[in-house]
Amino acid sequence: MPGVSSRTGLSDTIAAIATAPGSAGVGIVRVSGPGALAVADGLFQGRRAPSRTSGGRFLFGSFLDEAGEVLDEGLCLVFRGPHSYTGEDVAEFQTHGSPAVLGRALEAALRLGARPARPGEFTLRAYLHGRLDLTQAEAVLNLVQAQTDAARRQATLGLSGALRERVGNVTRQVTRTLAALQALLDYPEEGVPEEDRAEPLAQAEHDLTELLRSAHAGQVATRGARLALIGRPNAGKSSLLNALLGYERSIVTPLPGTTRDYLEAGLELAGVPVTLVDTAGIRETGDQIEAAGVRQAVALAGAADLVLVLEDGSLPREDLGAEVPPAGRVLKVRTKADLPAAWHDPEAIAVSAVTGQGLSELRAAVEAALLGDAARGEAWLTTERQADAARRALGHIQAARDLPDDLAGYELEEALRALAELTGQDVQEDVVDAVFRNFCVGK
Ligand SMILES: Nc1nc2c(c(=O)[nH]1)N(C=O)[C@@H](CNc1ccc(C(=O)N[C@@H](CCC(=O)O)C(=O)O)cc1)CN2
Ligand SMILES: Nc1nc2c(ncn2[C@@H]2O[C@H](COP(=O)(O)OP(=O)(O)OP(=O)(O)O)[C@@H](O)[C@H]2O)c(=O)[nH]1
Ligand SMILES: [Mg+2]
Repeated sequence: MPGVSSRTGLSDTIAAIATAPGSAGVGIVRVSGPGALAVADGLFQGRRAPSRTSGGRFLFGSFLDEAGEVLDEGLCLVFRGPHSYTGEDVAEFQTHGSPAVLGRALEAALRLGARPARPGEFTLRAYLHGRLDLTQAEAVLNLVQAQTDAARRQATLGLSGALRERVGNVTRQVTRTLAALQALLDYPEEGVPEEDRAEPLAQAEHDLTELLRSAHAGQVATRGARLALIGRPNAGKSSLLNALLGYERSIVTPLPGTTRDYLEAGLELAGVPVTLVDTAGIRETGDQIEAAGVRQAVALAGAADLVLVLEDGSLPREDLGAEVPPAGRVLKVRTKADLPAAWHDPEAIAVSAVTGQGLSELRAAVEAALLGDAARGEAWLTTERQADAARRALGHIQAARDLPDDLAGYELEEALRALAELTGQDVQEDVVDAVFRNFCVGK
């Protein structure tokens, strides 16, 4: 079991509203910890006292405040540790979903001895009780925040333990190599066969490389991507943005320099939440406002996950006159493909905002650039924390490969440490705190 942090002692009973703020059909107050069933007995009155009910049951009855006034009627769910989400005794109160009812029910739970839960504290407890590893806890966070199907799919996979398993396979191979090296040190005359030393290590390196290939896609699928459209004035940036969106979001005129301030619009592409950013046309200008817009355009391109560099296909090509981001983050686009082409470039995708020509090709190219060749259907690395630990593990494995047997062991132990950090088996308290800080209260 991971070390229990002093600030997050497990002897408290915690309570929070688990459902979103605002009115809804049903709302939930959740209580977890050693006193959860006592809180339930004080707050809920039904045919039977919650503390006298076996786990996995629900009761119908009334919620009462300390004066005995009925706050609402609803359900009380009883879970007995370790058979609950957190692994502790849990009571859930399912009320009518009004902020007034939920507020009073929470207040009553606090009066009965619970304290307000911190962000992510229910899931933190599930982790501390070994019911989830850190990759699964991060998947819960991603699942709660998922806005698109790609995000949901990755989070569900992670929650199922699929990522933990991929990491576990690597750990097993490294452990096997380490055991072989140990045997060699203990019985040097026997020697270690290749299949015990080099092969598992090569397999670990291969699996980890494959896993790291998914890191970009995993983060893009989870938190979305920013896509900046840049180019010279009149290149057709605003028109293309509108065409991709399917509505007139950005002003289009025949005058160069129409877009000055940047604007953003969201859409979903291959299940990925994408923010399109329209920018001012890049050119030398004496107009202070426009010049500020141009500087902004260059900065926005620098900060985007992917940049579409648009060039008017009906006019002779001219240099953009600005720093373009590195090739891996750029797609070249030849616009106005409905007009006679003034130039050709096999690398540029030809599109027309007027006829819609080339738009599906462009979408496919964007999808490929964002998700790359990460294996579909597999669990991906979805956070920078995970990617960082995986990178360090790979570095140590690669270092071990090229070292003599007696020195390789140290690197492999470091690799195991990084892998244990990835899954949260061996991790600093501040790293755990950072993961759970991002949760909402009630999760
Ligand atoms: N009302 C409600 N809905 C919810 C949750 C919840 O806590 N409450 N969840 C949470 O946020 C998610 C479900 N996660 C859960 C995971 C495990 C257990 C649980 O009690 N597991 C026990 C018993 C299993 C069984 O009866 O078969 C166990 O694993 O031992 C409950 C919820 C989504 N929906
Ligand atoms: N024929 C044709 N004209 C287009 C196409 N796309 C844009 N245009 C025209 O090109 C002109 C400029 O289009 P915009 O979309 O405003 O260009 P922009 O790059 O946003 O320009 P600035 O905001 O000034 O930087 C307008 O007159 C559009 O109608 C296209 O695909 N085909
Ligand atoms: Mg524009």
